[in-house]
Amino acid sequence: MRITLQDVEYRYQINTPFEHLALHDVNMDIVSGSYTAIIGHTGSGKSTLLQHLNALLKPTKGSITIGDRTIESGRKEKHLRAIRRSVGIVFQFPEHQLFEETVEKDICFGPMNFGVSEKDAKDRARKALEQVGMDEEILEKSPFDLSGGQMRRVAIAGVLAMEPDVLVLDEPTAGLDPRGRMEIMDMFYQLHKERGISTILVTHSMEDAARYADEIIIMHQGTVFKKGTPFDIFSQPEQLLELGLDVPDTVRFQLKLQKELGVRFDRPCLSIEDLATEVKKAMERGNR
Ligand SMILES: Nc1ncnc2c1ncn2[C@@H]1O[C@H](COP(=O)(O)OP(=O)(O)OP(=O)(O)O)[C@@H](O)[C@H]1O
Repeated sequence: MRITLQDVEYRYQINTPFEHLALHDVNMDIVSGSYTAIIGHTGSGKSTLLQHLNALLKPTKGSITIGDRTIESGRKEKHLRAIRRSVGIVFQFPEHQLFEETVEKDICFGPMNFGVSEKDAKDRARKALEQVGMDEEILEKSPFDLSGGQMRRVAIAGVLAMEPDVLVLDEPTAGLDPRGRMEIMDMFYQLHKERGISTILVTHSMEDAARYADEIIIMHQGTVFKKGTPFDIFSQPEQLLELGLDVPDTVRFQLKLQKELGVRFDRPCLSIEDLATEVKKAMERGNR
């Protein structure tokens, strides 16, 4: 499902003394089946932007087209439910939204709210639990008896049970340990590859952006500063550092070698394996 934003502006508390321009002149085209990472400083507008992607917020100017439906400022939109069904958002700390007595009821809540029968919702709950790598024997447990990591997975299963075409992930691994982070990120990537789910990841992790995304969008002061492949984006690491953003550790290491030992690289390395190969080549060239 394709998502296009045209000249989007968003002002919080418009026409009040507290009015605040959070997004302006935002243009982007997220093609069907792609994996996009959105990065940017705190306050650059990432969360505001992602709430537009399933019409939780409507632009105060401009328009957003989600699949075959367009949301325009100042126009009443009748199809918000359909949009919300097809674009699933995993918010930061999604486990805070668990509320039912059992895991099964919690996962079934979303689908049943959108008209899926109880039987089908239960089938979906089993499938979604499997997708997040959990055993169905926890279906009867209270979500509040689970560990933090398990609660996170159950909350994600609740979003997957809606069978969305697009998944929007807002720092989905915040607060998890490195292993838990990697497992969750790999799980989303597998879903993206196997089921063709368009995935939009808001992250502060340059490693994740470099590893998973086809395209990276940098937000800065409420608008798109730059977009490109991870390779394009990390080809100019100084620009990112000047913006106060980070770069992957591999690129940081390249910069250090370049600065302190004069080692020249032709391109950014986005994995350890790639870095090892390029360091070896540079040493063979003898240009240190
Ligand atoms: N409810 C609100 N009312 C008024 N201003 C808001 C509101 N929510 C966010 N803002 C402001 O809008 C701007 C964009 O905020 P937003 O939360 O979208 O940024 P962000 O890039 O997601 O930041 P973070 O990385 O910290 O989540 C900021 O200046 C913020 O202070």
